[in-house]
Amino acid sequence: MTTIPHGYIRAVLGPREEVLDGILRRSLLDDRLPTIQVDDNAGRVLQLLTLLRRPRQVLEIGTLFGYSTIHLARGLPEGGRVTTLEIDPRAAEAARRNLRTAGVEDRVDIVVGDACAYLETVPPGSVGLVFIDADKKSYPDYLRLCYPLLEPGGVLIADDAFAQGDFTAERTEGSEEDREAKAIHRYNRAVGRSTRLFSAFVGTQSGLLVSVKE
Ligand SMILES: C[S@@+](CC[C@H](N)C(=O)[O-])C[C@H]1O[C@@H](n2cnc3c(N)ncnc32)[C@H](O)[C@@H]1O
Repeated sequence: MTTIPHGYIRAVLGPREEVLDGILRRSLLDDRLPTIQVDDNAGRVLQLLTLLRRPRQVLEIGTLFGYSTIHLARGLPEGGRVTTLEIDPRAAEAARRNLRTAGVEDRVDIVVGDACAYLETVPPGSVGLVFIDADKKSYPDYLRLCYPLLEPGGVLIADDAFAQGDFTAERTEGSEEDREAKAIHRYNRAVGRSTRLFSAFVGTQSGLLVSVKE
């Protein structure tokens, strides 16, 4: 598979904004949070899909330090909101600071705790766009819980859809990576089989699987 070099993306679409560069430096170098945020092009795809769908309510599962959240919030229409779910209070605190730095804190609610417990409290049909990017083994659960929350025409996006390039099942049976890859493939197949979702892969670094609810 051909992967597009970051340098080419930047040369064509422009360099990363200074404010985003500062947020990455502070979060990765000073806070030492893990480098598992979406890549810049995936961030652009999230912003683009939000701009196209114009959701009143976005739900994000897995905030980390808020890098993807910033892109989602930037794509919102007037009055739209992002609710983002994060289990790690330290990451949530960094996200709060970063959202402020990016000037989008007034459009975002951060909920600290386990995503599944929160998802069970959300009214059905009330969400215009869902972005799934938390623990991989829970992807099938996130699909089960999020599908009813989406309004008709709502958009469902999952990150890491390429399962770190693991398409061949050449991994140690029963390992952590094995269980994560299996859960992602289970999610991908369930979405792909659904007659109520229309889906396509988007070739970002980790792969997005984007679906629309009919
Ligand atoms: C890949 S990172 C999210 C990256 C972020 N979406 C971005 O691109 O900037 C996954 C995050 O999900 C969080 N997480 C893991 N399990 C969770 C759960 N059960 N509920 C809520 N958040 C969870 C982790 O703490 C981690 O910060």
